[in-house]
Amino acid sequence: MNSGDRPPHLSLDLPPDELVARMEQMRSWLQKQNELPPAIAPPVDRFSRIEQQLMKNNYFGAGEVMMPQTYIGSPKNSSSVPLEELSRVSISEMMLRKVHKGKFLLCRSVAPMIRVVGSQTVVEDPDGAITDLAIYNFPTTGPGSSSESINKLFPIGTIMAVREPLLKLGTQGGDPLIRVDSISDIVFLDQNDSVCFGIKWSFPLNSSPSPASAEKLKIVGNNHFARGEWLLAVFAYSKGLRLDKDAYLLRSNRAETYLRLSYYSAALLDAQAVLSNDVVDSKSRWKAQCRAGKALYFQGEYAAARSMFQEAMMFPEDEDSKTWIKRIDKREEESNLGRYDWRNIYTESLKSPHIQHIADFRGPIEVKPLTGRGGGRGVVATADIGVGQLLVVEKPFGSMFPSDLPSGERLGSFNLITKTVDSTCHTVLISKVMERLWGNPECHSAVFNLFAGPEHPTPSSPKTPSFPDSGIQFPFRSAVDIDASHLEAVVSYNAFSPQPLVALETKKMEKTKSLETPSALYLFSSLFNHSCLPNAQWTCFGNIMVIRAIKPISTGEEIYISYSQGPGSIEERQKVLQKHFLSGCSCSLCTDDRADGAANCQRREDLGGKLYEVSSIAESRRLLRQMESTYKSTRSDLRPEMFPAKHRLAEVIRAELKSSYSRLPKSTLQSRVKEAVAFDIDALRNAGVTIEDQMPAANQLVPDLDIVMLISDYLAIAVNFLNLDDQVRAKGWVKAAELAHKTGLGGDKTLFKLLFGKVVDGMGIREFVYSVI
Ligand SMILES: C[S@@+](CC[C@H](N)C(=O)[O-])C[C@H]1O[C@@H](n2cnc3c(N)ncnc32)[C@H](O)[C@@H]1O
Repeated sequence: MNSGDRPPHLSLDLPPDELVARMEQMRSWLQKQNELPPAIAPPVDRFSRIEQQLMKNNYFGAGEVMMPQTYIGSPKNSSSVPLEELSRVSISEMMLRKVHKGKFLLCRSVAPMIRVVGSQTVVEDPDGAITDLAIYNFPTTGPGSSSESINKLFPIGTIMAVREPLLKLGTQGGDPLIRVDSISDIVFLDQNDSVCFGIKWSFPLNSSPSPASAEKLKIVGNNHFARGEWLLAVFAYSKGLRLDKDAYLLRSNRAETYLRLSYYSAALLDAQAVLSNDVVDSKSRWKAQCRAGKALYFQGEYAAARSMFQEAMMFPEDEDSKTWIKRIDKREEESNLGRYDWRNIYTESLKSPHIQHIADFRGPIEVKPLTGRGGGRGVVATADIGVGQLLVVEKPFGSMFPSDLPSGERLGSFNLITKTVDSTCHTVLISKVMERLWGNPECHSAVFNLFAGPEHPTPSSPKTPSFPDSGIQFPFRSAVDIDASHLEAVVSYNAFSPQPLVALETKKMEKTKSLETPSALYLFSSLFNHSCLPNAQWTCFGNIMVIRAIKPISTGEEIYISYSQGPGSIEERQKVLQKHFLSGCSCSLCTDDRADGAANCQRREDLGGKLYEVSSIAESRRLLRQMESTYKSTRSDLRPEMFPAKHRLAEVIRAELKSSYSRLPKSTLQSRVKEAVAFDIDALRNAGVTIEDQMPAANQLVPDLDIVMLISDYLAIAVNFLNLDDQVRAKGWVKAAELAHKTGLGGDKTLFKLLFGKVVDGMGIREFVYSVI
């Protein structure tokens, strides 16, 4: 590689504009590399390369701290041709920068696996030629996995076929390597597979042989299971089933292990296979009955799950089918009636964001083709919808939270599609989604039916694959072809950052903790289009998406959510819109901002950045006036940037009041308190709250603001009015808080107490608040 061939340098500390420019350069550099003609690969010395890998393994094994970098949206190839239709290619025949279409590489690992972002090893072909092999996105090899566990998955001697391999040099040079991004491109083989018939490996290999009976492999599997090594257990049971496909105990154990991995389709298939076997003993039949029931339950097939548990109850050994049936009753109530125990869901979400026991719900809405929308669809109302009405409750297809990452493990992830730096959670989410698809192949069509930008057309007749061979070949080969590049685009265009609902005091603590943001993919909620002034609002209880109407919506009307959650400043909104390739939003807020002119918007943004640099009332007032002057006088009250500005002025007034409290006469004190509260109220007016007589108008609509912050603001204003002996207005603001809670969170009083109990206590207004609501 000469210096002209070098990729542009990307690092996380570059200024934002420079970073975007470099990412664009990187994208074209990678594109150009892709277009270069194939070249002969430099030779690699077998012995020194293996030696080097062993040394690297010791080095990485010692826990060297590093921040690996990765690129989302770089060109990636994935095969969709069945192995049987491909012919074998040898390493010496392979060319650099070439996808070997119509070919597969038969290889086996000859060195330990090392994890960087993907897992890298050295493989040989039957002729004894070697090359590096890097496998990305393989389940259980991501952050938190140890090199020991990865090497148990890929022990030396693992025989694999790589479908339609691409040989390339890394962006930083080094030895040639085959890079596999889609787990469906790897097929695990053993010497008895037809592909290996007649194959002789040129070099002997010192690898430990696999146990040679199903019974022994069951014991290996059970040992892995006992240690919580689910995938290793699955591989051991599967090897046993290869030797004896009727070994139903292995299949039954594998069903349980698949449940632990959330591979529900695979679990169901195994449990059903056990049930259809006539020689199965009663206890195993009961277990299979329960396992099938659990798989169906987690797939949301509640009626079928109920029948499974009802049958399981007939067995003498039955323990907890009754509990499962009760759960099913609850889930059916949730999904049919939209009746949820929000307090309980909130409490569960505080223990772990990954909520297990909850059903999906859809209100009176449907997906319809809509012109002028990227992806061509949107969500519309099928009936008139009232304010606060529940529209969607949805479990994610995949989700990653900062708490799922081992401490200190972070990736520098450059997304070349959105030109943003992605959070580690967002990057790892891609592997999570791939894994979920691997174990639940029938979800392929739903995932790939999501909008993936102009480079990946939305399939018009998506296929619905499943395990074709009673799951005997899985997990050695995937039941579904997963296009890694398409999946990266799906996740980039559709993932949400689900900040879980928490009380104000926790929110304040978390703000100071981590910059890492969660990421999740929702298959239905992804179909909502954006508006900066939406008629629906999304909130997350842990990883559960909840969408409610915040305005009345008529039948046939499109329902929008705000991708940026809250109007925010024009710059904040534009950042989000750019990420979604929305060139110009047509909402009235964006139209008004455009009419103000770019220079005024920029000045407003700059002034807004100085809010916390000033600390005197006079300076704060000046800043406010300057910001006001950037809006056309004809604009409505909706001026989102004035919301933090006026709040800040109120804060400054209060701070000054505190310091001169003892010196001021009562009347001056009162007028200052009144002045501060007037600014707080005006701030809310500018955020979209309709104010009448210094109170939210009766039946006011709740603006699309962080609901916990909004309600806390209302309560704080109520305290101020109490201090001013104005019970009527204080009551008005508590009532408004109650209404906001009903609109945004459903109105459960016990949930209100959990979320705002400490705020209310801290303000000393407990009795007053609970006497009003
Ligand atoms: C998460 S998808 C929303 C669903 C999408 N319309 C579909 O058919 O799958 C996000 C994409 O929808 C399009 N989109 C969202 N809001 C839009 C709007 N207000 N106007 C036009 N296109 C919009 C953009 O192309 C955006 O990248």
